[in-house]
Amino acid sequence: MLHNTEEASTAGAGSNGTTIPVIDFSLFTSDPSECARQVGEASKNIGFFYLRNHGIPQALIDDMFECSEQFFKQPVQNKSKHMIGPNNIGYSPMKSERLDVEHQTEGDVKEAYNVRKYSIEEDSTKYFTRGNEVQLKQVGTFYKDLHRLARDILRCFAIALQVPEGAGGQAYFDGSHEWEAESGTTLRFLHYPQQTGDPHTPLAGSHTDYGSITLLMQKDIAGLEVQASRTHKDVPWVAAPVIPNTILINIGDHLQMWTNGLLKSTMHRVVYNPMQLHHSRYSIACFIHANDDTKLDPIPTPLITQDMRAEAVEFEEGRNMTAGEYLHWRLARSYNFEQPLEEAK
Ligand SMILES: O=C(O)CCC(=O)C(=O)O
Ligand SMILES: [Fe+2]
Repeated sequence: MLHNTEEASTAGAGSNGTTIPVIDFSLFTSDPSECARQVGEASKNIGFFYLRNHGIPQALIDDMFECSEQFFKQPVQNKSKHMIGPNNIGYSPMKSERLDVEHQTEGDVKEAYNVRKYSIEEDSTKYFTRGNEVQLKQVGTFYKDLHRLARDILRCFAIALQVPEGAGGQAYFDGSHEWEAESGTTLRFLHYPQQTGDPHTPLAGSHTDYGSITLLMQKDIAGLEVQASRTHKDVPWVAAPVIPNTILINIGDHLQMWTNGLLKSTMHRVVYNPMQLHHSRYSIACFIHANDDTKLDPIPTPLITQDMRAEAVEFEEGRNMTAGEYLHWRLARSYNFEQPLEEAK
């Protein structure tokens, strides 16, 4: 076991005192309004929070990391059979994605494999689990557990945002986040290989996530950094360390647009960690997206006003899109699907 963790009390402390809070999610059962208050507060400020007592068995998370390691250690020609395309399913090779489209000339120093909800039984997921039936079943269980957790977290948002009962109350987001519906929701296994690294080159460029919320699990090696403010670009980056037995949650662009910027879709990136001289870094992200046909217009809540629109101005281009169209637009900016991905440099 590698040791590169920090105590929860100091997690992500930036030089300006900004911290990423750790929230005990057992509160969701014992005191939902207090849980919603803490989730809402974190999301209005840094846009990131850790959850402990989240209900996903650690043994299952460990097994998923094991499955991921076994996949990525294969030769590249084996991994490339199910290449990613505009459907966002399958293998994305080293340097094929540029998350910071404006500043990166080279692609991210990472490889990834994406599983989509409706592909759990499909070839691409079977390929990821290399014919291992137990792991195939586990991916399905893991994915559904994460989706269920995400819906509980979204209930906290609806409570914190005071969505009126007539509009759905705490269940407001349930209908737009159905397991069965077509959506961009994606389970992504990431690998940042062992390397000498350049401390100035991000391994994943600065970006915001495209969906509603992201659930992130990091293994052993830290590297994620978050920018505490969307409006002040010169604020320092804050480290998001690995805290055992927690899942890190962040707000994505949907929630920022739905709330006219009240909730923050925070910029983040992955930087080189010297531990990567000797070890690979692995993470697993579950990107929760609204059903494809969901509008990204402000939601009904007394806390959101028209004059808050300026806060969300960076996403003005996405304003009149549905969730499905927005994902398509963001992916087309980050990948060059015109160029065969095997040749991506
Ligand atoms: O690997 C990580 O820790 C974060 C990755 C990330 O932010 C992303 O893939 O959107
Ligand atoms: Fe991200």
